Amino acid sequence: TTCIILEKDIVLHNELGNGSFGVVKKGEWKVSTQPPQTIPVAVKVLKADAFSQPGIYDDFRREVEAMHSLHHPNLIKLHGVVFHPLMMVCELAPMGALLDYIRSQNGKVSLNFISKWSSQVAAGMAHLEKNRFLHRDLACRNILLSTLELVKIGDFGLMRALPDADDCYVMSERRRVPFPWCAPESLRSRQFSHASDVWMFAVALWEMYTFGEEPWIGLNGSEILRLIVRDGQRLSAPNACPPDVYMLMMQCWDLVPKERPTFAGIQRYMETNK
Ligand SMILES: Nc1nccn2c1c(-c1ccc(Oc3ccccc3)cc1)nc2[C@H]1C[C@H](O)C1
Repeated sequence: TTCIILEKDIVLHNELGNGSFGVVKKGEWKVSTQPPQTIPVAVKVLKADAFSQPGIYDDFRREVEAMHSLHHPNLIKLHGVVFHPLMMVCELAPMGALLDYIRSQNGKVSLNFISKWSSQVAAGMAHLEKNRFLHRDLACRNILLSTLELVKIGDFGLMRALPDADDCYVMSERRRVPFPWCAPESLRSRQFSHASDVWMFAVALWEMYTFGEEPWIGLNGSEILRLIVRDGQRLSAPNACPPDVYMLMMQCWDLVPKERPTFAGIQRYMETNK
């Protein structure tokens, strides 16, 4: 079961950034082992308004149990939760969000790194897929850098754990909704699946190969949906993107969810095309 951590065992330090659903701070966790040891952690302090509706705690606890049971080198480890205030105590990724790193390099990111990061994200997502766990919000902002050689996916399942008040977070304006990353079926009828995670994965790849551009910049959800569904448009091939990677992206952006590759298939493809 999930480790319930006492507030007294967490020391909070500087802010690391604004993640989804709350602010993230660097912290230290005094683990009550013998002898007691202190480990560096990242603490996501969840916004109270996410817990407005009744029964949210039970849903949250169930989701956190599931998150806690997922272990993979390319997934941020959830150590436990503190209740009141609600905080998720997680593995620290010292180099922060991949998107911030890529943007800070002004287009000078080696394609070898991008290819390595892509296959690590595919491996982490294949682990979620194998465990029948949906991410629902995969994007470069939710991929974290432990080292330049190792990326980890964060926030998996959080969208489900903390649905918006009207539980269709995709349509709610209150939170920055990930329209440009969403599969059409998620935008249209809030359907989420491994196939919609695969769609989002390809958008995250597009972000990496454009060195951090915003997908469908300036367009709102309905304009994006029309371009994709009515006009058959897709994000254009980034200049730095190898042709076979763009072909993979286009397969992940198939309008028909079951025509898209699985993460198991994507991982195999990336292993062989290293
Ligand atoms: N773990 C981290 N290390 C360093 C910087 N970080 C981390 C997280 C972060 C992401 C997710 C999270 O909560 C989870 C993790 C796994 C599954 C569900 C929720 C906690 C911290 N967020 C950040 C920074 C990058 C973003 O701007 C705020």
